[in-house]
Amino acid sequence: MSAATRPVCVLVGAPGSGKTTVGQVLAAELGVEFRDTDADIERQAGKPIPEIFVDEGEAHFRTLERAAVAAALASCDGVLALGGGAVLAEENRAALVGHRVVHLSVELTDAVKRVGLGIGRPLLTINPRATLKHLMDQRRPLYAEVATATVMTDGRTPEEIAAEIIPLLKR
Ligand SMILES: Nc1ncnc2c1ncn2[C@@H]1O[C@H](COP(=O)(O)OP(=O)(O)O)[C@@H](O)[C@H]1O
Ligand SMILES: O=C(O)C1=C[C@@H](OP(=O)(O)O)[C@@H](O)[C@H](O)C1
Ligand SMILES: [Mg+2]
Repeated sequence: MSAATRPVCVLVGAPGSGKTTVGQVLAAELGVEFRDTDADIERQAGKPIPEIFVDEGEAHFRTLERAAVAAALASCDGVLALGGGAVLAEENRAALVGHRVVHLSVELTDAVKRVGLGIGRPLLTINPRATLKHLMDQRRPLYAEVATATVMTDGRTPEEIAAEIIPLLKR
């Protein structure tokens, strides 16, 4: 039997922290697979996340997300980006224990600039700035709880951020 597969790194953080973008850069630099639980969910559901929220609601999305997180942690041996709200579920936080989890931190100003009008992010389509502030205040302790390292992203390029993460993976 082969040894259990583990991601080299799991990325968590607020919407707009750059998990998907930095994750792709990091995976390319390392020459490993990139996985994103949001993409896994969309592929399995056969529709984009905003449609899942409209058709089945957030609770159903969170159920799909818990299954996607468990499956990805068990099968990804590259860089794994989670959705920004994955840490809300105690089940997901427990599943992250023992993994190398990098929190991409971002302040409100940069996060707002990056998510723009919130297109593609159903939670942010109404008043993105206020909603993002609320989400970030609620989730900050949860990102800190699961993270084994935190990397600041404000005012930095995805390449600079990936370059800071790589040496952390050798420890
Ligand atoms: N460090 C960065 N600097 C500037 N823009 C960024 C940075 N990281 C990501 N972005 C941009 O911000 C938006 C959100 O990035 P994304 O990777 O989807 O974030 P997340 O997956 O954390 O929600 C994208 O348009 C992306 O190009
Ligand atoms: O913060 C959230 O609750 C969500 C973040 C999104 O992912 P990103 O953090 O990659 O934008 C996506 O999972 C969904 O729209 C819900
Ligand atoms: Mg993303």
